[in-house]
Amino acid sequence: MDVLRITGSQPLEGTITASGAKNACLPIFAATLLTGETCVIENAPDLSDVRFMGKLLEALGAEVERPAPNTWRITAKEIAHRAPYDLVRKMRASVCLLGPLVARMKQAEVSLPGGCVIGPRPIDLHLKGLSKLGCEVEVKNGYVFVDAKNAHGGHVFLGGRHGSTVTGTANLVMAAVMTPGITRIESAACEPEVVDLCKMLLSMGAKIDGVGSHALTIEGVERLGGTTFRVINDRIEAGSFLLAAAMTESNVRVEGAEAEHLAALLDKLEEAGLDYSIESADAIRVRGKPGSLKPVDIITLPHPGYPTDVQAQMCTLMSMTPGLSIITERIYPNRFMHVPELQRMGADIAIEGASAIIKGKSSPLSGAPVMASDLRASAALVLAGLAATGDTWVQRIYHLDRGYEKLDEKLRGLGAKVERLPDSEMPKDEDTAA
Ligand SMILES: CC(=O)N[C@H]1[C@@H](OP(=O)(O)OP(=O)(O)OC[C@H]2O[C@@H](n3ccc(=O)[nH]c3=O)[C@H](O)[C@@H]2O)O[C@H](CO)[C@@H](O)[C@@H]1O
Ligand SMILES: C=C(OP(=O)(O)O)C(=O)O
Repeated sequence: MDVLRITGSQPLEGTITASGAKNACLPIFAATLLTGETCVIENAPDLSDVRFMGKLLEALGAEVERPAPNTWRITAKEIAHRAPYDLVRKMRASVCLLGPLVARMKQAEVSLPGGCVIGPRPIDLHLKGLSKLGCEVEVKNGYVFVDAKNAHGGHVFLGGRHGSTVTGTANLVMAAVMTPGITRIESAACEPEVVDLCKMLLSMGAKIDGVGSHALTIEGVERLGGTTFRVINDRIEAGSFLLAAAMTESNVRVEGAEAEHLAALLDKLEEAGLDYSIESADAIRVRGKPGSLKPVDIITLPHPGYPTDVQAQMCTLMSMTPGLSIITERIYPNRFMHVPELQRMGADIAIEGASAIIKGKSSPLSGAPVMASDLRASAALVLAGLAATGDTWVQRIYHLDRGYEKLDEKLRGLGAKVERLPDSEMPKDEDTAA
């Protein structure tokens, strides 16, 4: 297994580019099952999750080619309707297969995805939505069985305790685009990744009104055709880069950063006093200055609110910004696995309920061996390492590789000292003992 060694406190400078969005690409890959014609997906990030989704489609019978590292050609002429546990358990987003299988095959057997360290991730809203479309839905032996032969349009309210559901909306839209009749989805998620999926479906011939809003109206069509579609850039990756520049007090241009998709984060960065400018529709420059930031309070919310997927990285920034900051998680109340690791680097953070109470320090964090627990926690630790004094060793970076394309290489392009090494290179306790 590899680890990252980050030698911190190096000034960063230059341009860094966000890749295609994982959370747009995964449901878009699933949507290729809606047609027997070829779909070409461009700007797909080179990530383990995306390669894995490619394998899943292949296991279902699709012909999957990758003519270039970020381009995939998928033709799902004849497919099966069963996605087994062995494959599905490895990636939560494989639940997105449910909608296309219902629409195309009129039946689906998809294993329930496994648990997740960021908290419970039920799919009751996905299943409620399918029932409202006249599907017979049964959960048995760890699988969801859907019989959709009598499916029809319907009226679905997708609001849950924490707002709407992103992959639930994706599933329902994909199920409805080829289900006879009109489907109306209220309280639909409107994350940019959901919008991107809808645009892809429109390009295949789907009829969807209200794209980008919380109310979608879908008229089922008999068939969809192939398409060539470019995935949007990753707003979470871009946001992580903006935060990296802020915490290392560096002058960095982030490309693939669409201000329109980053409004809540940019608003908070402005409130914190960060000097940044929007240089074009997809490029933002940060001009970090020593000691210029003040603490801000954050509450994570569904889009267009502050995204939970950049909460951990903001915790890192606030832990090195003098003053008191409170970060509250409204999407995943237990998503604070990064906190004990940041504490090992010297951060002063207490968890109370769904909030992190952060006493930001004026002295830098200090490098330490730390353990990544999930994707965004890993990113938060890498960023902490960039700003800390000394060496930070981040273990279990397979989490990072799920969602950040070549992060170490990209950061080296800005002058960061980041090396990917076999874990046997990590210093043993006796080497580091004082
Ligand atoms: C692959 C992908 O796109 N992943 C993203 C997606 O996950 P995902 O689509 O799984 O997240 P959801 O939007 O479904 O979940 C939001 C909240 O609703 C709850 N809920 C969800 C579904 C349901 O049927 N019942 C229910 O109660 C969840 O437990 C959570 O508290 O959106 C999350 C919220 O922006 C992001 O953190 C993930 O990165
Ligand atoms: C939680 C995330 O992903 P997933 O839903 O694939 O676990 C994420 O992208 O931060």
